Amino acid sequence: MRIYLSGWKDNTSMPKGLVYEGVLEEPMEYSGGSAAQSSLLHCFDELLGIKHEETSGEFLARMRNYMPPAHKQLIQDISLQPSLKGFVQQQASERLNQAFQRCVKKLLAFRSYHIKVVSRYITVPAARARQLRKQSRESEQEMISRAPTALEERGTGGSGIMSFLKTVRNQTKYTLLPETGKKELHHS
Ligand code: HEM
Repeated sequence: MRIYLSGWKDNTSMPKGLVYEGVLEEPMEYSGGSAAQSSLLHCFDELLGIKHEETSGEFLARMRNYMPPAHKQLIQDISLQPSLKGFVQQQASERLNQAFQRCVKKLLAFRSYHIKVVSRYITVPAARARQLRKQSRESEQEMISRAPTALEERGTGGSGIMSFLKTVRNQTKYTLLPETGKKELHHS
């Protein structure tokens, strides 16, 4: 099961990829399953105008090749529309600014919470497993699962999962509008 999660691209244990016998003689390289292949967050990013940093952006863009073609097309179509953020800023409406800010802040909150989940279920167990392997005798080492460490080391375009997720979260933050602190005036 683990191999389907880690995939056979950027995987040090399968550096050349995998030969699909009877299909092609050349080995193929494909990433494992990832929630980054889900189209929803890509749609939000394009709609809100979140610009990803180069390395994490490349990984996320590559993940679009694992989506149904119509989903990938929809994301592309959204990205080609005029900028929503630009429109919001042109209107100079405090209510509209606040609505845009709320959307970005919700996405930011999701990404921050997700980092905590990944830390709890991958980073912390991986560190614990590494520590146990260091302390144990050779015979016991085999018994200690390598699963969390393998998940932690999986390929996200060359960066570790935590730095990848934090970069993606920070780029989301940079999309927030500058806070004006002004309140909209209501005339009765
Ligand atoms: C125990 C639960 C989870 C773990 C351990 C986990 C782990 C990870 C990891 C390691 C990545 C980095 C990319 C990769 O290696 O594929 C990632 C990315 C991602 N995950 Fe999760 N994840 C969990 C739950 C979720 C849930 C519940 C969602 C959505 C509701 C989600 C959505 C995403 C998205 C959208 C990305 C791409 C990065 C981004 O756009 O922010 N994950 N996840």
